[in-house]
Amino acid sequence: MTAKLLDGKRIAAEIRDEVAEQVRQFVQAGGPTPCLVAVLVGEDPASQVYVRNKSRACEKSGIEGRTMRLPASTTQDELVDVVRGLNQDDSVHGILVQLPLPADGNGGSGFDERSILDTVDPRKDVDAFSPVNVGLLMQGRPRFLPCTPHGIVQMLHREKISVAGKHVVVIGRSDIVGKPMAMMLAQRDGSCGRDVANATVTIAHSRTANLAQLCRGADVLIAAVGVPEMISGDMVGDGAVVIDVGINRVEDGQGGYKLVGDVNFEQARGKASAITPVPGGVGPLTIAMLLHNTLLAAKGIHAKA
Ligand SMILES: NC(=O)C1=CN([C@@H]2O[C@H](COP(=O)(O)OP(=O)(O)OC[C@H]3O[C@@H](n4cnc5c(N)ncnc54)[C@H](OP(=O)(O)O)[C@@H]3O)[C@@H](O)[C@H]2O)C=CC1
Ligand SMILES: Nc1nc(=O)c2c([nH]1)NC[C@@H]1CN(c3ccc(C(=O)N[C@@H](CCC(=O)O)C(=O)O)cc3)C=[N+]21
Repeated sequence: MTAKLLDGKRIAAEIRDEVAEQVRQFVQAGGPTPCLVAVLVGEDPASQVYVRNKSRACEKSGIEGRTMRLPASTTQDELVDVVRGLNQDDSVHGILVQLPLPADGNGGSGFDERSILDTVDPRKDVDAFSPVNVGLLMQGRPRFLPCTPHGIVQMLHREKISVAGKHVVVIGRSDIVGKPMAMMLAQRDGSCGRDVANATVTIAHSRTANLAQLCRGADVLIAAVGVPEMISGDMVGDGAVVIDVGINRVEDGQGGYKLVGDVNFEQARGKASAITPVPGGVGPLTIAMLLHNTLLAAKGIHAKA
């Protein structure tokens, strides 16, 4: 079998167009232009790419995208003050603190990431990383959905791939991807109804025994590991749906770099029924859902003002 290619780039463009139309209507009805501020500390090359893609996508959707660049020498207290300032700025609707924060930041001792993320006003928390938004998601009444898992849910929905009653294996248990992904697909009623919910979910991680065997039994395999091409063809069951969240920069053998996922694409596509490429899969969807959340934030704040 050769797998169907799940075109994240195309679906993301579709979602961006929908958001753009909703932004237009919101502004026409007297709402403020939605504004997203990305806080970028230090010079991490991958973070630069991400933030650049984000600001380009904002522009296309009629959202104001600002990037606040701070040096790695910024201190913890300074960064907390920056976030507090954005919380209080009425022209800002969404705040995103780009991760990872530089390990040598805060005068060399590193940042306390958690306390910075905890400072973000939950109403402006378009990443859905704050404890309030994580809690609301756990309880099945989310305000913001985390962008990467939500992008995957949108992709499954729009490709008419039901996970109800199926065995989903999520590899990775990070707060950004793995944990919320597992939770969303296991909900009784998801953001796209009962079809992209009601899965039987297994969460795998670095201490999981017999990972290959577990993966082979998955109807839907979602890899969010950060290890280049670690999911080989023999870890994919016949006809499985494979979602590759990994974004890994590896040497291309010609002195440059290329992006690869956590899945060995060439091997897996021979076994799967559908598969996401890297690049052009989950990444663009993450950004589309960030725009969606920024509009939601602007609507929420505007309605309460
Ligand atoms: N496409 C997109 O939009 C996005 C892509 N990403 C990408 O997704 C990947 C994962 O990101 P993130 O969740 O933040 O990563 P983290 O490093 O926070 O989490 C990785 C998870 O994978 C597990 N893991 C690591 N090695 C293995 C292994 N050999 N076998 C099984 N499990 C393993 C870890 O286990 P343990 O908990 O035991 O350490 C951990 O739970 C990265 O490549 C990242 O760049 C991330 C965000 C968005
Ligand atoms: N506060 C915060 N929120 C995040 O959502 C967040 C973060 N920090 N830190 C890093 C991860 C990673 N992430 C990506 C999103 C899009 C692409 C993306 O657009 N990828 C393109 C390729 C980009 C390229 O060409 O390099 C693609 O896959 O086609 C990649 C990675 C968001 N993250």
